[in-house]
Amino acid sequence: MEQPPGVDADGYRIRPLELADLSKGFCDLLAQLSPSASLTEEAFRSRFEELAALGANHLVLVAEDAATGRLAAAGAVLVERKFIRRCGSVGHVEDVVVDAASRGRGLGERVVRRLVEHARGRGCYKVILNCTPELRGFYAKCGFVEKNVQMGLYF
Ligand SMILES: CC(=O)SCCNC(=O)CCNC(=O)[C@H](O)C(C)(C)COP(=O)(O)OP(=O)(O)OC[C@H]1O[C@@H](n2cnc3c(N)ncnc32)[C@H](O)[C@@H]1OP(=O)(O)O
Repeated sequence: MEQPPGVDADGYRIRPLELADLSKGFCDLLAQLSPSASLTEEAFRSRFEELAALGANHLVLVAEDAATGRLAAAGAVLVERKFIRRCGSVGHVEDVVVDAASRGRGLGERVVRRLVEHARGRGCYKVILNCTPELRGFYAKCGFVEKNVQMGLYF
């Protein structure tokens, strides 16, 4: 079926997060990443504006089901400005999630590839991320290779 401009063959529109997305299931998606309470409109707006102030150095992408208006996936990339590598930049991919009902159709890979493209377009010399061992295969499909060790210190 022919889709409107910006909508892929599966009927998803991948685009930057908008304020209206709070009512399109953004919190339901985030809850599939990590147990988290729903955000109030005020908390969402405040964080949205804080991130918007970072301009193209922080991008949250969502995939909207063009037929229902609900969000089916999300992911973010942060561009870190460094002194090393001649003041180079590194992209950090974070919080990639596809709604359980939309998995296995290539949507996660499409979102990750768009985030990587964004980082590359901002001049990053690499893109990195942390994930569980079970996700090695998924990120390998997205073009990533295993490198180094992840360490964490939680408060
Ligand atoms: C940096 C981070 O954010 S890590 C956190 C990642 N997010 C989560 O764990 C949240 C829960 N999981 C999810 O949301 C989804 O399962 C995701 C995002 C991991 C994958 O999304 P999907 O849309 O289902 O993946 P998609 O269909 O694009 O898969 C692309 C390819 O990777 C493969 N793949 C997907 N998941 C896995 C997996 N867990 N292990 C191995 N291969 C996988 C698929 O089979 C597919 O391969 P193919 O092209 O040969 O068919």
